[in-house]
Amino acid sequence: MPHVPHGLAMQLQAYDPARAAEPLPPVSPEEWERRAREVLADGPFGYVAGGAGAEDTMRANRAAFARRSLVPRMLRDVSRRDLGVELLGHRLPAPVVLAPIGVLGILHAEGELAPARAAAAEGVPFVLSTVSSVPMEQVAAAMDGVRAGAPRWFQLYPARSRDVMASLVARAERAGYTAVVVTLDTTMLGWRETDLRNRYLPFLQGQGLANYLSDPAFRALLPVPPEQDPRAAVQAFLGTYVHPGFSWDDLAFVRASTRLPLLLKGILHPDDARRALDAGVDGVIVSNHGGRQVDGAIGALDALPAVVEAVGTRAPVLMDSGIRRGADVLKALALGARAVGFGRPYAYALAAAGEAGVRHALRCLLADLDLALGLCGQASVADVDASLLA
Ligand SMILES: Cc1cc2nc3c(=O)[nH]c(=O)nc-3n(C[C@H](O)[C@H](O)[C@H](O)COP(=O)(O)O)c2cc1C
Ligand SMILES: CCCCCCC(=O)C(=O)O
Repeated sequence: MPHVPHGLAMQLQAYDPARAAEPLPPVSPEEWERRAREVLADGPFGYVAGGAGAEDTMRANRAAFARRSLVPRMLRDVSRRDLGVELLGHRLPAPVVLAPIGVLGILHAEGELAPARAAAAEGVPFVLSTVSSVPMEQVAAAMDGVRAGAPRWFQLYPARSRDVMASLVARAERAGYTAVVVTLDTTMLGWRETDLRNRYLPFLQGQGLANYLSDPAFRALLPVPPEQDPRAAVQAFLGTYVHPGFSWDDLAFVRASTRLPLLLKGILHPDDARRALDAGVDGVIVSNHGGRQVDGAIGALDALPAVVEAVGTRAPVLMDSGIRRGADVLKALALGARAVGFGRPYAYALAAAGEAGVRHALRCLLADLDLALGLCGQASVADVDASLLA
């Protein structure tokens, strides 16, 4: 298992006088966002940065972290620290995954290949979106090039065509993805005012369709190959992607279509979490999609405790939406999350500095987490619980 960067080592690197002439890459998510703003056109930048409606839920995500405080404990030996966690039968170097972010080709020429390689180098799972710019097999091969069997999960968007869903999942299994994450909160696109104002939706230009266009079951739905009629392919994609009818019955179909662990992303209500477990899923991800879907929805961290209570010891609960720094990860763990999804900050780092940027942003998060853990008097993330919170 790769060694997680020690917080102190990252600090010494930054403070090293011998490297004073080298430009220091951003060390905060806000700096990455500013850099991304400088290099991206309004459309792609707004697509990443924007949320639904008045963006109240985006703010609620951060407010939920700000409302909670850590209470550090002293005089405990924290000279050896362990960020590792057990998740779905695997030991991970840290309680962090790169959250699925679609259509990364709008941010960087390498698209998903760059963050996938960065994640592989750190041993952190990369969750590949259904709507990626690069087919899943190429992403898997790029990860294996860095580290054979580097951890990767496939995120599945519900589709009206069960054949397409089954085919995507079967391809993911063959390409070595070790879990399937079904995202439930985006069966239609939320009301995203920034994108509407910018008249920007990359899928309409055919971006983000690599998995679909390379899929035999999807291609079978088309009257002519997408190479001959790309616009018809986009229409067919929208026709199958938008699926407000997706139900527990459809989920049972997905469950039956794979032996891989299945996680449901977008759970906010404890009753949905209970039902998910009854339906045979292996984990839930508390998320409001970074405030991009239902404006006015509960902040993800606020939703976490009730879901954790409902799930109990039956399965791991993960969360995303608002994770920016090490202390955020600790707060989520203290409220019962097993791991968290890191989202927008890595997308900004990708736009500004490609693979190296994503890797650095990830290492900064882990270094910050390592220091926050130790300074709170905890030697292991596995021991973090609610007693760490005020
Ligand atoms: C530009 C963008 C695209 C996203 N695409 C997907 C996607 O394809 N599938 C998915 O499940 N979630 C997607 N998400 C949601 C993320 O997985 C995650 O829930 C969200 O980014 C968390 O919020 P945060 O980044 O503000 O922390 C996307 C988020 C952003 C910002
Ligand atoms: C019409 C396809 C929409 C995919 C949505 C990608 C995503 O999750 C997001 O933008 O958020």
